[in-house]
Amino acid sequence: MKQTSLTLRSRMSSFRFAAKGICRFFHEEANAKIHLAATVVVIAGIIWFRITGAELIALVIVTGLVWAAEIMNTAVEHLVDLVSPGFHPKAGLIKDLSAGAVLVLSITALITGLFIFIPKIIHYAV
Ligand SMILES: Nc1ncnc2c1ncn2[C@@H]1O[C@H](COP(=O)(O)OP(=O)(O)OP(=O)(O)O)[C@@H](O)[C@H]1O
Repeated sequence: MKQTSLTLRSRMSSFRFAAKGICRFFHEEANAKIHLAATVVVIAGIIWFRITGAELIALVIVTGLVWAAEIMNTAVEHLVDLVSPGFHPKAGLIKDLSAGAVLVLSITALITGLFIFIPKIIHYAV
């Protein structure tokens, strides 16, 4: 059985590998730019409307979940391409299910954002 190493050096290596994965994600995924733009808008809204407390926590959680889901979806796409380079209906289904999970979380994040920001925008505008 593989021994797990808990040295500081090995933990730092794990963080480096994870950071490398995130860098690859930014380089090759067009969706990363869309998520980045959406995140910048959310951060601007948080600062502008001075959002704190439970609303801030909700926005941080849904934003993080969308990022994590999109990175995991990219991993699934790579895994499918590795094990099934040719056309296979199951390969397509797995990719579509994975993309569906991202869509569900993105819609959840959008609805959360609308619930938080719309009343503040209306209050600010009138
Ligand atoms: N090996 C395959 N066999 C069958 N269908 C596939 C296969 N690879 C992809 N597909 C189908 O083509 C669609 C697009 O696949 P692709 O790998 O380009 O994903 P994508 O959603 O366009 O990726 P991205 O999020 O990077 O734009 C998939 O959702 C799936 O329905």
